[in-house]
Amino acid sequence: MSAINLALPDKKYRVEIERGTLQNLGPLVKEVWTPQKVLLVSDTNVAPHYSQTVIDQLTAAGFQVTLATFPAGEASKNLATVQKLYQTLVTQQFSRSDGVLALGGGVVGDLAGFVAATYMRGIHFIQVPTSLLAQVDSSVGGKTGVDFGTGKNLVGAFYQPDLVVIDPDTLTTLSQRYLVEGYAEIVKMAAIANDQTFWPLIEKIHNPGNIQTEAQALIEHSVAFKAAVVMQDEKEGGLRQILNFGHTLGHAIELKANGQLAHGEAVSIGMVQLSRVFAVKGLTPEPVVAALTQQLQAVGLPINSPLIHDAEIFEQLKLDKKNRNGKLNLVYLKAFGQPEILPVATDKLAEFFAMLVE
Ligand SMILES: NC(=O)c1ccc[n+]([C@@H]2O[C@H](COP(=O)([O-])OP(=O)(O)OC[C@H]3O[C@@H](n4cnc5c(N)ncnc54)[C@H](O)[C@@H]3O)[C@@H](O)[C@H]2O)c1
Ligand SMILES: O=C(O)C(=O)C[C@@H](O)[C@H](O)[C@H](O)COP(=O)(O)O
Ligand SMILES: [Zn+2]
Repeated sequence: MSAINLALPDKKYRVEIERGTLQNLGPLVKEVWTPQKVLLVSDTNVAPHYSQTVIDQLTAAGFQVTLATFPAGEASKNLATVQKLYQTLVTQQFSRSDGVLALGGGVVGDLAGFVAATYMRGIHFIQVPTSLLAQVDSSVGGKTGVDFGTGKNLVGAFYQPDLVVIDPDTLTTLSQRYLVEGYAEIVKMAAIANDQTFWPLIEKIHNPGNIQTEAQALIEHSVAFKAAVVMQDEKEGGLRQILNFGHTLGHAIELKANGQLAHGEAVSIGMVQLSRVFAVKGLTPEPVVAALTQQLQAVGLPINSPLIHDAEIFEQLKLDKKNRNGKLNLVYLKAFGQPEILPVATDKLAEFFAMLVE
């Protein structure tokens, strides 16, 4: 078992990582919440596996639980779903002493977190992530939100949870595609982390089966690293932008793929294609690009897509949240463990990435 603590200017919370800990959820939640109403938010894939355990645990601990599920997938991550959840909260007369508990992947966590952040200007919130991506990345750090129009996570709020409970045993029901997708975010963190022990862990992964067997260590390393970054820069004023490595192109490709690419798959393509451009410019060493590519391909992650050649992608980049004063901050690797930021004028982006569309 391990616990990682986040101490932020306005909030402290714990991330519990332990196999089987879902069976002990009631007492864990009771440590941070007094018995109250809980809106348990999940999706149509996750709820059939785990919602009954969560309901039983919370009910035994004295909570009054209402389950709300929505269709699984990124297509649900929008204001229409948010509105349905607000309606449930209103109908059930939830107050500021009540809470929302997210049980699912990154879509459930981002969406339920946004509902908790905005209903009555903020009610209690707990994350119980069940996908690898959510366990290593999205459940920690307080980024919540939904997609809007043509933008990824365009509407959202920084809203930290009261507790994060990670049970790696839930990964046994996750499909291989989503296990591998979540691993892309782990590779991202290992590539940017100034931690001599992280990349060697990645080098032990040669196939998707290895991800499952090394899950506990991969989750612990990722959460510890992400927590450290978030504690230094909660609202992404500077340092936290490094967690967006690969996302500038990744988000644009993910949107263009219209549901055909999972977030982590798009980030994998984004990391490699951006690094190729930076290698040509002499800013990222070729061996770094080669090693990154090899580790991602080893588990079957995509590293390229015909969508990258679509010139419209540069329009999408203008909606990136790392855009400041007409310049887009691009995160690249000077070396493993040495992420750097290069601001590029948004009207020069097509020129900057010209080799991709050729
Ligand atoms: N807030 C953040 O910091 C942050 C970080 C990274 C990604 N994200 C967001 O997270 C989302 C991607 O997350 P994701 O990959 O978890 O997507 P997801 O929530 O859609 O989950 C992937 C699939 O796995 C299913 N699933 C999840 N857990 C399962 C389990 N234990 N057993 C069986 N099926 C299970 C889901 O129903 C879904 O079909 C994107 O919207 C992305 O933008 C947010
Ligand atoms: O926590 C962060 O900060 C991240 O950037 C983590 C990313 O993996 C994640 O996909 C995040 O939601 C992207 O943020 P956005 O601000 O570009 O929407
Ligand atoms: Zn991401």
